[in-house]
Amino acid sequence: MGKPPKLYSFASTDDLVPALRTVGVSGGSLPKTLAKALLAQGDGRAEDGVQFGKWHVFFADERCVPLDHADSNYKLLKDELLDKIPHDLGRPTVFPVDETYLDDVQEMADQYEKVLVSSFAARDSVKLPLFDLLLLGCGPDGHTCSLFPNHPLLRETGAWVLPISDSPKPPAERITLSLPVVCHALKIAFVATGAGKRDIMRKIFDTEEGHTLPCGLVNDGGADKVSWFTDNDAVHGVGFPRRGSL
Ligand SMILES: O=C1O[C@H](COP(=O)(O)O)[C@@H](O)[C@H](O)[C@H]1O
Repeated sequence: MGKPPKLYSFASTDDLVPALRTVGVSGGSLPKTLAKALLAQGDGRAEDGVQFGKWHVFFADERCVPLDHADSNYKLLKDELLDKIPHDLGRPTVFPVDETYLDDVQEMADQYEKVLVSSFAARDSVKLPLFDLLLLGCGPDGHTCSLFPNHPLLRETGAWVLPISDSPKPPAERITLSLPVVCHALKIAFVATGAGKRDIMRKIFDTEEGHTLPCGLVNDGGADKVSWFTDNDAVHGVGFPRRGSL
């Protein structure tokens, strides 16, 4: 096993948000926390130094629903962050999935992989796309992206983007980055907040079983590139050594 992951812990979500500055994103609870990190409270101004116009934003996973559907990770990011970015700060270039393929999850995965190939191949003519940063969530069962515990997709090494038709968390049909693509990123940051994440945090960090969960596999596969940003509610009772600040 390589170097262990770094586990940062802050007093609350509000205390941890200044630590998050750049992207490559999941859905779930993450976009809201990210928006708090990047948009100053109250006056709608962005924090100094955030150059949104330079960002290329891809989705670590997406559900097979229209982009304006309440379950869409794109819609979540749009509502929580993209639509709130002040105009003078530039617009990120965002790469949502192609809605044409909603009826065919394999085709949707293949098309999104083509998007990655055209965006990354020139910059990184190797076998895997190289994300500067992946900002990932952690489900209460230890899933991340749409990679679920004990699912055969965890063993897929060929494709960059994978279809899943039997997600245990609805909706059943989704696409997701593969585990090798996730672990290849330059930096991987998990964001997990709230008491609802406490049990899974203990399992991931303090048990052998945790190493077999998708989040644990990223911890081990991404080694010292992986950091966790949590609040005290999420890590209450976790024995793994924490850092109070960056
Ligand atoms: O279904 C999903 O869940 C995970 C975790 O979400 P959270 O609300 O428990 O933080 C999320 O990271 C993923 O993108 C999403 O599709």
